[in-house]
Amino acid sequence: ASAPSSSAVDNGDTPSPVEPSDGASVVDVNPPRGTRDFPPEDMRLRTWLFDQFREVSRVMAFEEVDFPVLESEALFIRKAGEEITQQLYNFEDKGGRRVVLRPEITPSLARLVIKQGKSVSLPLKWFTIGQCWRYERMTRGRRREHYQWNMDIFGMPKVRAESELLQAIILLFERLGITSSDVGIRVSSRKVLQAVLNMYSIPEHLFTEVCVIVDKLGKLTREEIEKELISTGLSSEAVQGIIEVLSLKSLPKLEEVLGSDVEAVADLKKLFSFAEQYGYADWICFDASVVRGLAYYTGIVFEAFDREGKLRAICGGGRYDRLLSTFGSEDIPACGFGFGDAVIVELLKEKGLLPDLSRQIDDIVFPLDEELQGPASTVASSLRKKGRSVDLVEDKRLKWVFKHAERINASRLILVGKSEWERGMVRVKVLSTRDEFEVKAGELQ
Ligand SMILES: OCc1cccc(Br)n1
Repeated sequence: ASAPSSSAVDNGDTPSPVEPSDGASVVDVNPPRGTRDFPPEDMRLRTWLFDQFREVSRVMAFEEVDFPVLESEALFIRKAGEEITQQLYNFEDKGGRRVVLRPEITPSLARLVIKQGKSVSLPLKWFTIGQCWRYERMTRGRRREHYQWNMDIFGMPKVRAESELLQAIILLFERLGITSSDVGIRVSSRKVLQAVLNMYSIPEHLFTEVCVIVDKLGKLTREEIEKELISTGLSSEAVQGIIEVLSLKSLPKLEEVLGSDVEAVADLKKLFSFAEQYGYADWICFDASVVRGLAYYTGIVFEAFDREGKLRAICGGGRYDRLLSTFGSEDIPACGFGFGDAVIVELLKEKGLLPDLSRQIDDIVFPLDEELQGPASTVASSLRKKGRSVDLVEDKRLKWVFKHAERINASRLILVGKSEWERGMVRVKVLSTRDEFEVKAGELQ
């Protein structure tokens, strides 16, 4: 299948408006920088991908919810220095309100759970697919919007929630034809880092900041990470201890270092044992360096990666048991993930897994001359009421109509001609077999 057209990827070029004869300049026909149009071919791919997201959400018994893309800025003001809150697409509206184009969906989910209050029975399992925004200096030419599939469970305190979410992600990959040799999911827990900070009696208030710094492992050099950690006031001994534990990729080793009574170890052992029973153990691996970059994670975190290491994280998520109290509400344990629509398409292209989604139409109805345009309307209307997709074509030469039928993969060509119509008939051409026959117009199926 052909890859989506270039419009799906912002080329960042500044177009030079064409000067037409009357001197007025043509509006810039490109979408705003960092955003994408979805012409039909790209839209078919996006619709197909979102249909896979929805089908997995259905089999996992999640309910669909939705929110405004516009949210109060207050929902995203966090002090931990996360990239996502430093790139808010924020502004003041005409009523003087501070608002944003949301950069993520989880805070909206939390807001709705709080708003629903006692009317929701727990645990609740919600999903949504929505556009998210960031305002990033275009120096890096990166996108400013993407669509994210989010699945979240509220009111399930145990690792069953994480293991359910991992199954959803893996079911999605399998539906797309991706295997565990293409993609892996790194799993850890922020409680690992919590345990290390406790070992060095590092104050609680540094936890979130340290997580955001450590999440840059792999993007910054080890020295840069150490420098940022020291700058928070950590001793070099604590910094070395953190880096050492976070480089662990073996759960038994982690148990040796932290002890088996540490919650992080118990949680992870439970999760990996569930994974065997779900049948997806070969997809996941323990990797202590996974902390994810969002301030509010409190427990198990995970991210999917392409094993060839060519792409950025495909999706990621984790447990966030104390997000609601940051909005002044009683806490409800929660866990969720976000799965963007861009990296996954890059992976499908890499793996030659883009589906063939060419356009398909059931019937073309074509009046052979002008006085038959009325009867052609009757024929098209009756077929559409029977659920057939009908392209009503007129004012074209028959040669063009046959070319068009090929282009849109029409199954049949229904010709409305004068002599046939006078006998109450129409002529049907089955384009795959070249069969041709007359049918009573009223009996056309
Ligand atoms: O995943 C970070 C993110 C958030 C909003 C928009 C885009 Br593009 N990327």
